[in-house]
Amino acid sequence: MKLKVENISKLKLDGTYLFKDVSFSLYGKEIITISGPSGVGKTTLLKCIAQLVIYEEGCVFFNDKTPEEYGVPNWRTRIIYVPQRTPIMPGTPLEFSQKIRTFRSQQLINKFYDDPIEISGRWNIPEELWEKNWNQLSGGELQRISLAIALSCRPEILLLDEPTSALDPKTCHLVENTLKDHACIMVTHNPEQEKRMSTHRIVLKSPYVENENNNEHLLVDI
Ligand SMILES: Nc1ncnc2c1ncn2[C@@H]1O[C@H](COP(=O)(O)OP(=O)(O)OP(=O)(O)O)[C@@H](O)[C@H]1O
Repeated sequence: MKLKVENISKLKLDGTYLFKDVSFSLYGKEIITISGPSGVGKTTLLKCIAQLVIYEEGCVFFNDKTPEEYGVPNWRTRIIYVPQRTPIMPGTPLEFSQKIRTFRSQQLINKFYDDPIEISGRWNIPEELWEKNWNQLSGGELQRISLAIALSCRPEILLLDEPTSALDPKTCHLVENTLKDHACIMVTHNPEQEKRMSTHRIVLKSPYVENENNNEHLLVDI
C-alpha cells in the first residue's frame, strides 16, 4: 500500500504560496507526523490530500491511481480525514455511525466494519455516550468518538488533525497505542508525541517566501 504525494503546492488567496513542492510517500502502516508553527498550512496540507481543498500544483496517488481515477467519494472512503474540531451535527454518534454505512461509496468498498463502541471503550468512553446528542459531548469525548467512527470504517489511511489535543496524557497514550497499528498522517503540536509516534516526519518550518533560500521552508524527514 502506498500513498505518494508529488510536488503539492497551495496558493493563498493573495496569490503567494502557502507551501510549495511538498513531496513524500507513505508505505504500509507508517505514521507521518506534520508539525510546524500555527498558520503555516498543516491542516490545509491534510485537506489537499483528502481532496477537500483544491491545490494548484502537484499530484497525489494511492496505489498509483489518482483521486480522479478512483472518484473523489471513493478516495475519501479509503483515505479518511478527521478534523481538529468535529462539526456539531444533529442526532447522536450512534445514529451517525449507522448512517455512514448507508453511503453509496461505503457500500461499494466496505463489506466489514469494526465496532466503534468497542474501539472507543478502549479509550474510556462509556457506551451510553453514543446515545447522547453530539452537542452534549465534551471536546475530548467528541475527539475520541469521531476517531472511533473513522477507524470503524477500516480506512486504508487516516488523516488526523491534532487527534489527541483535547485529551489528558493517560487517555492520549491509550489512543496512540491504537493508532500505532494504522497508517496515519497526523498533525501534532506536541514534540513528545511527534517523537513517540512518527516513523517519519514533515516539518512546515516557516511560511514559503519567493526567492529566499527555501530550504528553510520545509523539512521532509522521510
Ligand atoms: N482553501 C484555502 N485556500 C487558501 N488559503 C487557505 C485555505 N484554507 C486555509 N487557508 C489559509 O491557510 C493558512 C494556514 O491555515 P492552516 O489551518 O492550514 O494552518 P495550520 O498550520 O494548520 O494552523 P494551526 O496550527 O493554527 O491549526 C491560513 O492563513 C488560512 O487562512
